[in-house]
Amino acid sequence: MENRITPSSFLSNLAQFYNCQITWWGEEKIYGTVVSDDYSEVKGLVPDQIHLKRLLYYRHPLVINKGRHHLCSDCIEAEGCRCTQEIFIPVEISQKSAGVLWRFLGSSPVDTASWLKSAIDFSQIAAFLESEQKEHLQGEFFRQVAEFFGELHGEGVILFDDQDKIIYQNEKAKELNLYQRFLEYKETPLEQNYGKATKLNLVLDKNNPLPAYLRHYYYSDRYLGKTLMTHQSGLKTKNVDFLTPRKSINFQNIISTNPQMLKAISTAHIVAMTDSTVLLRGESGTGKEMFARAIHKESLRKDGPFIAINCAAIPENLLESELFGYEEGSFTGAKKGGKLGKLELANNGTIFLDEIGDMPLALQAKLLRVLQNKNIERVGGTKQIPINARIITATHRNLEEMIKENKFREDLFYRINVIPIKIPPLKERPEDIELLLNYFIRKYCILLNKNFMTFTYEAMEMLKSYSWPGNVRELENAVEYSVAITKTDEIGIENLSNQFQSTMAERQSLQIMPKQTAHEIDREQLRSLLEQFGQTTDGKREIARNLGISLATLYRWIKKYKL
Ligand SMILES: Nc1ncnc2c1ncn2[C@@H]1O[C@H](COP(=O)(O)OP(=O)(O)OP(=O)(O)O)[C@@H](O)[C@H]1O
Repeated sequence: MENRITPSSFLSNLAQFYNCQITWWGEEKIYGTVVSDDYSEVKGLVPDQIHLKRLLYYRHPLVINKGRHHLCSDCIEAEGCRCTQEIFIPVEISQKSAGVLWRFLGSSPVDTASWLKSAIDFSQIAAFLESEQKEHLQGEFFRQVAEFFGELHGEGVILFDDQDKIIYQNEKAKELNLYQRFLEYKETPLEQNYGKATKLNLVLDKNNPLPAYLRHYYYSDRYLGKTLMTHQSGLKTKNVDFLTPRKSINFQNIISTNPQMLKAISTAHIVAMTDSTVLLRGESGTGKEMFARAIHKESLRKDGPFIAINCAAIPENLLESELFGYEEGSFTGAKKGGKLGKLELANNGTIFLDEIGDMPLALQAKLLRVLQNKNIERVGGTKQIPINARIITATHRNLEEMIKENKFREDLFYRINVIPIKIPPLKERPEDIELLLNYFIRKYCILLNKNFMTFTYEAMEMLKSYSWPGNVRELENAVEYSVAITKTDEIGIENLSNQFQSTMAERQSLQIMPKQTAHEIDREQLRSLLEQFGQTTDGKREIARNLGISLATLYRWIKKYKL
């Protein structure tokens, strides 16, 4: 389609805007490298494909400071390397590598953090466009970019089409009366300027200037429209959580590649549209509440309330009135006018009963009646109040065992267990650990306004071999802690929280550190490894990784053994 903007055309605009080099890669080959006009430092430096492949192994953004990153110690190109810092942001489409944003830096100082944050998020937009909106038209594309950009930087944004008609303006632009100020602008003629932005000194009021940038967009040579964006904050990135936009959870926020998890997500997705009662089962911290929220968000009740109540966290004597509400004067201390219960509050929405296994037996009977009759009676009341709430329950307990011990009502179990969904603990889905670590590192670098960080190889290995009894919650907390206390771009073992330090001590005492096994390898073993993994750089890298040694050491051994 002629007027479709591809991610790569968009990225070339981005390269101009952020004054950098961007490399676009797909299907194992480099499609193109775009370099902004002013970016002279490393102009023409085409990334080496072996290097690219090696970086792509990480599947997450990396900031590599020359000589300080562990990748440099392995790098066969290290000696002739021309950059002081390299920023690498892979873009994945349907979990396949599709491209990278790649920035080499020479010696000039730049605001890496804000560049990175913007670039990462733009790359997500590009990926989104490619994957979901094959026939994306210019208006919608620009609208999304502008909305995103405005939110990212807290600036006013207006989009014009190729006929200079406004197709979108954000709230901030309206607030600043930006369009009017633009119409009043007379200083210099506004020529279409390929790639570069024109700076305009608009006037907010008598004493206040309103700097803004006007940028024209093209696809091939076709003029598509322009954006006008204020520049009040100097393009500092706002501290917003991009990962959970508008604070609502949907299924995309549940990160996993584990087949069982994907099955659970797909079941939840399918049943979301029905009104069936769902029972979520899984250990604490596995994401049961996230599932409940996502089901609500995808259901026809999404505009109604989502009310959560944790049956284990509320004292037994209060739980009943919390759930069912009470009438005025029903007990000492009852509020004047009575109080609505959570079930009533959830009317036309969803109620999430967390830790249902901890509900006292008497209340279980009362809840069963709600499920059967679809109405409630407040504490101290006599009236039957009709309730229209979807019920989602969750527990980490073995309800079948509890039934045998007469601690849970069998009839209630059958009522709530209409759609059971099991969420596996993290130790049963080791492939998710690295994925989640990278997801949360990005989240917390943004939230804590830090430069982008990565884990060192050793730290990553340690985190991957940990059993995570507290599941994703524990992992998220661990990442937050490490990001908060780390002052460099890399999180090493010394920056992990205490539980990992003790794991490390145990390992050392057991002498199973991978580096120690590495010394035991002889010529014959190395030869058979080379046969197994192959003589390619990737094969050797894999061997080095398995042995816990650097690639450089492996090359030394190969030389020494004359292999
Ligand atoms: N797959 C996931 N992807 C992203 N974040 C997750 C995932 N699973 C859990 N989390 C995060 O982990 C934390 C705990 O999740 P949640 O509260 O949903 O777990 P839970 O099973 O309901 O725990 P509990 O039973 O202790 O209430 C939350 O901060 C949530 O955002």
